[in-house]
Amino acid sequence: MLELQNIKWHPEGGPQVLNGIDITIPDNKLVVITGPNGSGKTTTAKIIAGIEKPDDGRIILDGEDITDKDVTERAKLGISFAFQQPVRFKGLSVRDILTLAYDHKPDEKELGTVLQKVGLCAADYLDRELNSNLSGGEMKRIEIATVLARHTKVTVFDEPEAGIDLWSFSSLIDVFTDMKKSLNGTLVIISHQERILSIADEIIVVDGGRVARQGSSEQIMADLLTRRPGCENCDATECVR
Ligand SMILES: Nc1ncnc2c1ncn2[C@@H]1O[C@H](COP(=O)(O)OP(=O)(O)OP(=O)(O)O)[C@@H](O)[C@H]1O
Repeated sequence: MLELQNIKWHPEGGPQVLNGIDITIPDNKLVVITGPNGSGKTTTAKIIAGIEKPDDGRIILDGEDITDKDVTERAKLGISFAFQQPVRFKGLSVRDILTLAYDHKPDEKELGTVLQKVGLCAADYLDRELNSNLSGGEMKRIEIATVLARHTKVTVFDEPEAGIDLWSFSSLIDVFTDMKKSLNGTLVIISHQERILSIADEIIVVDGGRVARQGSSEQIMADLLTRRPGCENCDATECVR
């Protein structure tokens, strides 16, 4: 279980961005963090991965305080972060990046199976270079394949839908739905997309650097489709926000 307790953060010389984030992320669940633009979702993800250090508050993984651990130490503990725009590594092939992700030398069958899970054919992709010839959707799938190969405890995806066409988006949803069936760790997805929200076990709504709501997908979806975050206690008949 991953807990964020009263996390506060502001950039140097900038305004307060996180104002006391309290989140509990249970094991083996697909958790989606959503909320308005600029509400602090990516910053929260960076705090989980250790890319940013909180000014205040604690991060607890399976009972261990990991607040002071850096990105590398957290990666060793099984926390990984998939960027909004996957990083392209010129000179490395898909085979190289997947092989690096495993904790042993994978055979051809393993490599083929993991690519198949993300809808890519090994014969077409294993020896392709991770350069700009790969589309955004292909890069996203390869990145997800590396996450599957890594078997991490907590994986955070920042807006996996970003830059993806509708067709690829549909198959990405299938990939996440499949991953959910055999979850061996926790998936945290930051997203604005209704279809991703609808496959979540839990949804966390962040607004103004705080958690506005956390609950099951059914509980939160109904509310989100009718009200903006932060409007829960408002009785106005006309919305002015
Ligand atoms: N290093 C930084 N320096 C200055 N401001 C920052 C920095 N990092 C984040 N912010 C600001 O903090 C706020 C929250 O940013 P964040 O990226 O966490 O939002 P978000 O909820 O992920 O938004 P979006 O939905 O648009 O991706 C924004 O106003 C952003 O400009």
